Amino acid sequence: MSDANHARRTAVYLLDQVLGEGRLLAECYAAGALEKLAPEDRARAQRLAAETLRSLERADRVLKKHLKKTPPLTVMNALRLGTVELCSGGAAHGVVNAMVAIVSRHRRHGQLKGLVNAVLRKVAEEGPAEWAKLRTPRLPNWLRKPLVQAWGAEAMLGMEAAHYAGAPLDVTGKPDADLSALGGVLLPTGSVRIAAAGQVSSLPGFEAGDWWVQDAAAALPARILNVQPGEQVLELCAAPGGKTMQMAAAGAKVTAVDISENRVARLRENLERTGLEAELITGDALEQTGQYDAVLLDAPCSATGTIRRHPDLPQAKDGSEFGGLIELQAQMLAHAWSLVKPGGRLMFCTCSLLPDEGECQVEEALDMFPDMTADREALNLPGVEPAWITEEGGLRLRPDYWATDGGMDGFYMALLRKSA
Ligand SMILES: C[S@@+](CC[C@H](N)C(=O)[O-])C[C@H]1O[C@@H](n2cnc3c(N)ncnc32)[C@H](O)[C@@H]1O
Repeated sequence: MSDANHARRTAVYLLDQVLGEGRLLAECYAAGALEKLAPEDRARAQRLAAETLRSLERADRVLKKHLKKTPPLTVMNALRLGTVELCSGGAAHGVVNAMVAIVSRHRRHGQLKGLVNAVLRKVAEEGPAEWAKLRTPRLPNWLRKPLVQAWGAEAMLGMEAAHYAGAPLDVTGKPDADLSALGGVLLPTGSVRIAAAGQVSSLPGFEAGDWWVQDAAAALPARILNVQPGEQVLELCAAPGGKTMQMAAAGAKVTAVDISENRVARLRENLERTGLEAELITGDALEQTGQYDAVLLDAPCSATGTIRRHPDLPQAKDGSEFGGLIELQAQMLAHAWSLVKPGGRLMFCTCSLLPDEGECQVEEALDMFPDMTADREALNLPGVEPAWITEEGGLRLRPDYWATDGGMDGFYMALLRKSA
């Protein structure tokens, strides 16, 4: 049976994990955080946690004047969640009572229920009018600084607006599938965009495997690589398989590698649902051998291009992983290049907004490998602005692009050709 307070309690737990332990929401879900909830409460807990993280700066501003000192984290998170609900149209009585009930059950901080009651009552009175006047939430400085340096202050504000707006649902269809029953909009790059999708698995064509969820930006690397029927293709870092399915659907013989057993299991499920075929390898990209017509490397990265859909990321992380990731990407790019046949091609991509994980990697690879050239022509696709093509010959996508049509994830990609 659905229980809104169970969903709220879980949302507070999720906020404690992200803001207190530095864990990503996906890690909490994989560890079973939603297991005891009814399906509709799962979706509700996820939505409440995501909305609160997206609006954290606003919630803290509204709460600041009602708090003499910051309460313990879990109480603060209950206040934040209550504030977000109250300021986005939640009924005062229901929200305040729910948050008081949640805090009163807490073993150590139950006595703070009076504070929660008093503060949220004030927020219910004054918060909603204040909310709309507050600025769009900004990224934390550890991430904002390098991004302002890379793209400028104005672009940063556009990206923050896109992060706050969240993402629509984009799907990629099999080449012969009729997706009209989805009621979405066909984007110029070929993806179908659905504004208010609801539960993905109940959408028409999901069970039949006619399509899969994939952001419009994430669908471009495989479109640009443009594999042909019968080509031998290697995908490194492939799970959960959006790009594998695109290439298998195009008729290529795809070998897909990923180091994570759980994620390979998801890739297998995705292939089964869509009836597509690929050879799957659970293993390290750096240990693969062979020679392929085409290689696609979707390297592990900061994932800073996906903040629209993962508002936990800037709050859980602090940038300390950047150095290791940048080094790993360089190693992977060099290794992937050794697996490309003479005359073949490599698609290098990352879902990052940091040039160190995109433009700089390709610039360095072009310097290092005399037989490598970046194919600019291949980037001329409908829906892709010529201004998005970079100096070294890659494609830079940002969440503030297509601003009035629902945006796109941040991504970088380059098609690298090997001389014959
Ligand atoms: C950006 S995700 C890949 C998304 C995927 N290409 C898609 O389109 O659905 C990066 C992946 O790299 C994998 N990974 C990380 N280190 C790896 C390694 N050393 N070898 C192979 N895969 C690795 C992760 O498990 C993760 O699934």
